Amino acid sequence: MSELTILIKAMLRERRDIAFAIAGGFVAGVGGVGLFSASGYLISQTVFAPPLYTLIVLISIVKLLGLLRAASRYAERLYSHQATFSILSRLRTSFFAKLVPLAPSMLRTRRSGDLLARIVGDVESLQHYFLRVAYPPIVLVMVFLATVLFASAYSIWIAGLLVLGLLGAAFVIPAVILRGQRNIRGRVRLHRAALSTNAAELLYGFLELKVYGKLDERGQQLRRHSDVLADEQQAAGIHLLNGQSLHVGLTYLVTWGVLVLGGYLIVNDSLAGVFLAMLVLAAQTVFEEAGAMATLPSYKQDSEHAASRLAETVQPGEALPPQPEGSLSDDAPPSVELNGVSFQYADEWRPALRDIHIRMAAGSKTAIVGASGSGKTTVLELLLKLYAPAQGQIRMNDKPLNELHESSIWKHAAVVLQQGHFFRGTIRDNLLLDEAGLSEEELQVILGQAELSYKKLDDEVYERGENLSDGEKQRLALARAMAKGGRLWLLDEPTSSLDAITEQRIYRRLFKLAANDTLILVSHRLTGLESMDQIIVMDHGTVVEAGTYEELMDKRGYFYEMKEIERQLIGEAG
Ligand SMILES: Nc1ncnc2c1ncn2[C@@H]1O[C@H](COP(=O)(O)OP(=O)(O)OP(=O)(O)O)[C@@H](O)[C@H]1O
Repeated sequence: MSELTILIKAMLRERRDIAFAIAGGFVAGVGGVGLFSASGYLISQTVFAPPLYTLIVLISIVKLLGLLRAASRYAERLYSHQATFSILSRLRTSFFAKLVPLAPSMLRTRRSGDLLARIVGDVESLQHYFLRVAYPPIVLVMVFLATVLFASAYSIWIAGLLVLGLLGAAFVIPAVILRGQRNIRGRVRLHRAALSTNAAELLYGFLELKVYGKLDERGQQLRRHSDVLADEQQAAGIHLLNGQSLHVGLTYLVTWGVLVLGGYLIVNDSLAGVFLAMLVLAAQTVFEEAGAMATLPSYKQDSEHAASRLAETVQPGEALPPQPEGSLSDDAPPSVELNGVSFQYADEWRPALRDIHIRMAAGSKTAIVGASGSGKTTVLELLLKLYAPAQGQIRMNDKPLNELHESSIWKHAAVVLQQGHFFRGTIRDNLLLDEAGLSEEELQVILGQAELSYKKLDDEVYERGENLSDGEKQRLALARAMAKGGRLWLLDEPTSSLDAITEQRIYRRLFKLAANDTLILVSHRLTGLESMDQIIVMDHGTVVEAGTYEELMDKRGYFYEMKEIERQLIGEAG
């Protein structure tokens, strides 16, 4: 329930607005009861043809109470919503701060459609906790007590009947509603999650599903999920309406009870007849004010469920340790060293890296090659501190990575990931993810260096770069890294979709740009590696060979064989 604790803390920080909202709600409630009681009394008094000034006073009181009720209701709404939005914004910020360090591991293991819908929906449902759960009962009890006190001045029996009615409205009806709703609400949540997951998969996999002829099948599946959800939502709505009807039933029962009891008391001379209409209308109004109690259980359950799911999403077990203060020096390329590093992804049965030893001197150029799945990308991910090694140590500039703040590494790194993300906007928006302060001309030159000179900075980029070819995406990602720059270049197969000639042209410029920087290039292709200071060959999570191009070729080992196979393939293709 840690999110509920955060919510309650956030509520306490808005105590001024909450106090005003409660005061407004109380005055509006009491004003409403007073308004209708005064009207009832006025109607009864007219029967006795009172003097004109009595009627004038009574009518003025009714008018004034009407005004007071409207003004205080406005104040209540204003302050309660002001408090709600502040609470919500505190909640979002606090949740987001907890989520950020978990994002790398979480987004890989959870279904994104479900996760996004859940997080947004859950945070939104927490707003109901204050508006519909926490503060209405306080106002209700205050208004009720005032009404009971008022009624007791005329008849202790009628006051007793109101108390009985209050117990029914505050405890019995919510308990009845809660009993039936547990299962219905659970099913709604389940089907909503299934619908959003399926909708996300259909949208992301639209092309594949179309090409493989599965679009109709998936579409029907989605429609079925949507129908089931609509049915469950209807059942939940009917259940809620039943609860509200029960409350209206109770209102009429108590109002009739007051009427009958009042009649009996009048016959027995225990109550003056002129007060009967006043007490009946007071009873009816106070129960109408209590209508929020019928929907309270549903909101309460929803908010508590949302809170526990949010707490579960950011459970501390998944969190990375707090970031240390150390940072890399600004003006020198870093040396990088991996000493006996092993790593295993969560829930995987075999390690992705085993006992890795690599040393890269400051300013050196290293290529990491090897079969698919051999752990090349994982090495880069560890260097970026997206994960921490299970064993061994990584050092940059002889400082252990776990003493360096992750943002200090990111600040110095120019990174191209295998599947970079592209945002909806323009080429310029996608080039400048940070405020690099480059002029339009400089940006256009960078586009040229990445062989994208035919693109204009204002050209549109669709969501996830849908209107760019794979090669264009890679070149834009390279241009983005060039625009950012850095003393440590981490490039994960940045040119795998490019033809060899374009690749060589871009590499020439890139290596010139990074001439004095440390550069690590993960590559499937083995051409163009002659100038590298070091080539690391990986297989099944281990380093099987390391050395310069000549050393590895002379050795006639794994790299040599890979190179021979590549030569034969190129020869055959030629
Ligand atoms: N997020 C992840 N969760 C679980 N296992 C993963 C994850 N990412 C990679 N792996 C596994 O770790 C191993 C190494 O993966 P990695 O991506 O480092 O290989 P790679 O050499 O870069 O492959 P490729 O050349 O195909 O990109 C693989 O067996 C892969 O299945």
